Amino acid sequence: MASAQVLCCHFDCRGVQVAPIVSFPVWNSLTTPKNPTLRFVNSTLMQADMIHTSQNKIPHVLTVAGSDSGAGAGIQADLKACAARRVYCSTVITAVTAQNTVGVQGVDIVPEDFVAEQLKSVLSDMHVDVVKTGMLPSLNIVKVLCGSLRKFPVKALVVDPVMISTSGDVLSGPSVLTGFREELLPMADIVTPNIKEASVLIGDVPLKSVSDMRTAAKLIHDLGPRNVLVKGGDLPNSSEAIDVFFDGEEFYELCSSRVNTRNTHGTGCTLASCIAAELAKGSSMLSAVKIAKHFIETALDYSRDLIIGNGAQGPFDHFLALKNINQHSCGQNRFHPNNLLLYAVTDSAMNRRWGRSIAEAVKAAVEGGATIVQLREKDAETRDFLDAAKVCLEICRSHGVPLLINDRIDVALACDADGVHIGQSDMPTNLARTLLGPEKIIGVSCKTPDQAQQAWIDGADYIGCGGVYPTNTKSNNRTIGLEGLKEVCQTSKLPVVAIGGIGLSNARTVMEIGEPNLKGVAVVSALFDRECVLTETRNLHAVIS
Ligand SMILES: Cc1ncc(COP(=O)(O)OP(=O)(O)O)c(N)n1
Ligand SMILES: Cc1ncsc1CCOP(=O)(O)O
Ligand SMILES: [Mg+2]
Repeated sequence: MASAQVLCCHFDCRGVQVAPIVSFPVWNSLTTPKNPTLRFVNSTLMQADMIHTSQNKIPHVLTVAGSDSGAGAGIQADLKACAARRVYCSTVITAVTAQNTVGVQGVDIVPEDFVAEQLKSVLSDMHVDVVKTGMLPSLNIVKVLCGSLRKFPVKALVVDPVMISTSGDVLSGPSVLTGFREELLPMADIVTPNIKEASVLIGDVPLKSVSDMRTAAKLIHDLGPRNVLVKGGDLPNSSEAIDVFFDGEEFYELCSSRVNTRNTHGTGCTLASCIAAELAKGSSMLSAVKIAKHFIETALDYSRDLIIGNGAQGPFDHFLALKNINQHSCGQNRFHPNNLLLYAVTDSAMNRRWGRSIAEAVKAAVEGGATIVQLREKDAETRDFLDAAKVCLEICRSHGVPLLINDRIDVALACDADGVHIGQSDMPTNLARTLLGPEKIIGVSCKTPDQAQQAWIDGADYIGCGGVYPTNTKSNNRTIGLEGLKEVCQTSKLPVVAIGGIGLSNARTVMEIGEPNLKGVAVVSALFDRECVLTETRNLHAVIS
């Protein structure tokens, strides 16, 4: 691959008296500043321009595309991609498709006058930075769009020349091709054909290799767009997805690993929208393309096992969040008080003493019957803690056991743990809830009924109550005894787990205090300051079950 270079691109549409780039520091250096007031003909709009060039302006992409009822591609993918990339996205709908993971069952084209009306509504009112196009189902719609772009110039035009859906259905006919070639592509800052579309654009010449893709990129560039990205995802016999980027001077081969998944519906729309989003934020073209490719690769990898629909090609998850909902339940079911029964709390010093890693200790605990695990790694470096947490998370998830992080909300967020356990001097519970969102589990240490009441108000899920008995594991920790535990249990609206000095010899006594919301015991040394964690956990489990 050629080495990176600073691109000197002009992101404005061709043949137009272009807008200045007054509010884009990055692009300022890449474009020719012109008088801002030349931009719009009417004075109301000039005023709007003044307002929008303030520092609070939000990067804005307008997508001109078709709706996909299955929401994997089209307008819906564009909206999700822009939201995921933190860019505002407005929409002009060119067609409504009845579509799912099997294919396209129907297409209803929006009359061109109404496409024009939508374009005018958005472009005359909002400050659009970048226009991205998808399905343009008729020549007249292409013409209407080009006319609108001449009237309301934007800083960049990203053209995804959608002609055939991923399921093989034709989304725009041959007349549109003329519109692409003659009007739209000459205005484009980048065009992003896949192999089939590139082949159609250059006159139905089949592309079989990266070398063919380069040739096609050059020929498409000759049609007028400033940059061309020929996407090689569909190239047969390749273990990598190689895209060819051509800026008119240099070729770049952008490689990413081919993700083995059926969930690729909407990758083209998403890629083009991501490019548009990054351009709207001020990226150079090459870095916008690279960021977009990386985003797709990550999202596909994350979504590789999602099951949405019965067809051959499923949508993927732009927000990298759905998998967790599936895997370990959410909402009402995400945490069950019975999870507290045998609560294993790790201690790095103890594991070190016994020569085992955190992951080995956690594996033994869950195999021995621990029903929830907390990583309490007081002296670990953040990076090491995070790495260990990721490994432990996999172990716990494979056993259906929730994994919580002690104290460190940042680590919990970074590894997407199931929740946290926090004390009275850690992050306030209400703030932790805001940071972690409604789905994560939050446990709070409480010694008194007042603290338990406050934890409930602040959105905790359970209470850790102790130390019940004296312990060497936590210094300066007041012991509250069985009486203190009872008092908290009797007033707490949340389930309670007892902690502190609990082990084989006294666990049953604790559980037998007769408080219905005492759901289990949390133990550190009784499991981890022992030679065999597996055996100790099994034995303790037997005592309290
Ligand atoms: C289940 C459970 N209960 C109580 C604690 C103690 O938490 P905290 O008071 O924040 O003290 P540290 O563990 O941070 O020293 C706990 N960790 N787990
Ligand atoms: C973290 C914590 N919080 C209250 S007591 C305690 C330590 C419990 O450790 P052990 O189970 O070894 O007594
Ligand atoms: Mg703490």
